[in-house]
Amino acid sequence: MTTLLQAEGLARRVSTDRWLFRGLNIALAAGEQLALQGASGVGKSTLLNLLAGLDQPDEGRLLFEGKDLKVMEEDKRLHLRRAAFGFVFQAFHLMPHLTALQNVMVPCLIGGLPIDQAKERAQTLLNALGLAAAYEQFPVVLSGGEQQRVALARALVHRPKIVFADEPTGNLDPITANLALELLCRTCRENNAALVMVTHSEKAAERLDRRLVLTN
Ligand SMILES: Nc1ncnc2c1ncn2[C@@H]1O[C@H](COP(=O)(O)OP(=O)(O)OP(=O)(O)O)[C@@H](O)[C@H]1O
Repeated sequence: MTTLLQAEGLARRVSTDRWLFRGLNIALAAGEQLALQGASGVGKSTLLNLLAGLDQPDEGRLLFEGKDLKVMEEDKRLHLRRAAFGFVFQAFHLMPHLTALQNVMVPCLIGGLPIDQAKERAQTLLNALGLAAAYEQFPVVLSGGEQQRVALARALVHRPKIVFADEPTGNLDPITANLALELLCRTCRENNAALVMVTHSEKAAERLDRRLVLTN
């Protein structure tokens, strides 16, 4: 199996004498699904952000398809992140001036997909997530759970090689959470996309291939 994402000796220091983690090695193959678990405040979101290249580690390096993200030119890194990465943040980060449908279409349009294809893909995902009636709604009128599902659709729509998700079902009732998780895992498997998911749910973690439990 080829390694898609490799973290070597990753460390995050939060004060002079406090490290959240240090010397962390992770290798993730294409299509592999990893759950990040551990108590609140242990550093899961911090690690996810480092793995996604959204933040720089205090030590160590991150390779994507064998290339060190840090030494990559900025425009190449940006292009890679847009094309190959999908994100579901805890705070959703939807664009307030765009409708739900437009928000989901954005990654496809940035990637150069024709507008009708982007629309079709976005609609298919929104429908699967029970949001067929919300296409034209702006984020401000959507509930937390609805926004979270729009964010999930946006993370998958451009068929990234890897999806980073921070508690992607945290705001959903058990039935909707199950539906969203099912869609996330299935879509990643269909596209041979890797998945790194922070979760407090044992049931959610059990669906994935591997788990990494952070402790103090
Ligand atoms: N740059 C930083 N400077 C200082 N402290 C930080 C920094 N980044 C993270 N921390 C601290 O590190 C700890 C881990 O935070 P993080 O959000 O990664 O935890 P978590 O495991 O995801 O928690 P939760 O499950 O509650 O979301 C927290 O105490 C946070 O305040």
